[in-house]
Amino acid sequence: MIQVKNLSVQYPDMKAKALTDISLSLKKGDFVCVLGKSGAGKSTFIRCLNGLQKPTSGEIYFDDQDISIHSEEKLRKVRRETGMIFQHFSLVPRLSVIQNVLTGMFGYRSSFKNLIGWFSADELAFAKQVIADVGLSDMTYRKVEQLSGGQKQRVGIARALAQQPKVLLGDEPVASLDPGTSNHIFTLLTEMHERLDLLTIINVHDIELAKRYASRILALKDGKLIFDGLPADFTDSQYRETYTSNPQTAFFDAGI
Ligand SMILES: Nc1ncnc2c1ncn2[C@@H]1O[C@H](COP(=O)(O)OP(=O)(O)OP(=O)(O)O)[C@@H](O)[C@H]1O
Repeated sequence: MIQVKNLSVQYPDMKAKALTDISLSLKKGDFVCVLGKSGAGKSTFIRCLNGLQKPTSGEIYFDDQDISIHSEEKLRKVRRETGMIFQHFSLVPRLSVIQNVLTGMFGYRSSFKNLIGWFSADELAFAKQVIADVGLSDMTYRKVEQLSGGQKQRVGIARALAQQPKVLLGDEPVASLDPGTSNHIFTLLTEMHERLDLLTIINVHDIELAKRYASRILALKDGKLIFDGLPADFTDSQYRETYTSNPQTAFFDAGI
């Protein structure tokens, strides 16, 4: 479904590459957790997959379409078919749950309908259905600013599902949540992943969550892919390698 070939990203004014020569295939049904310490390149990788970040070199194929060649038409299709959830939710706080969820459908509608905020009965029914799927039916008309962090992330997931995505991407979606709520969110993500037969790719810091929920783990270190395999094969020594600093950068990692 997604093929990444020799992907490298170098930001301007940065000596080292954020990603170096990453090659892999991601297929429908994979529930992938991407591990790596801060600055390892996890967000850059996720952003490349939905076309938010342009590769410096290499190619990314989404359903056999090369999206590293940034044509607006291709990117629109990829973004429509890729739901995204974020650490800080990226919702509109003063709008209601259903208003936020309806924005997930914007990619399928005309700009005029989006501008005037008109939705058909079928669209409203579908939005209510995905809100029910994430367990928030009784909060459908409540303002998002009145919700807890876990509830906000459920709205984030409902908005992503309203897109009817093929791929679900998460950039540290539980980093702001307590351990119990993080587990609930991952349980929900697993249910949606299975029910909708998605490709799910989630950046996460918590190795326990990755081992419990992922079918496949990727580990990045200094922009390089150092592990790609089953959670059971991600050993303590691989964990140490992923999270231990190189002697050259340890100084900075320690905040000195
Ligand atoms: N817009 C940018 N401009 C310049 N450098 C950037 C930019 N975004 C990220 N970087 C650099 O690229 C490297 C990888 O960053 P990235 O955000 O992908 O890492 P990460 O693993 O997601 O980190 P974290 O877990 O802290 O979010 C880091 O060295 C970072 O400083």
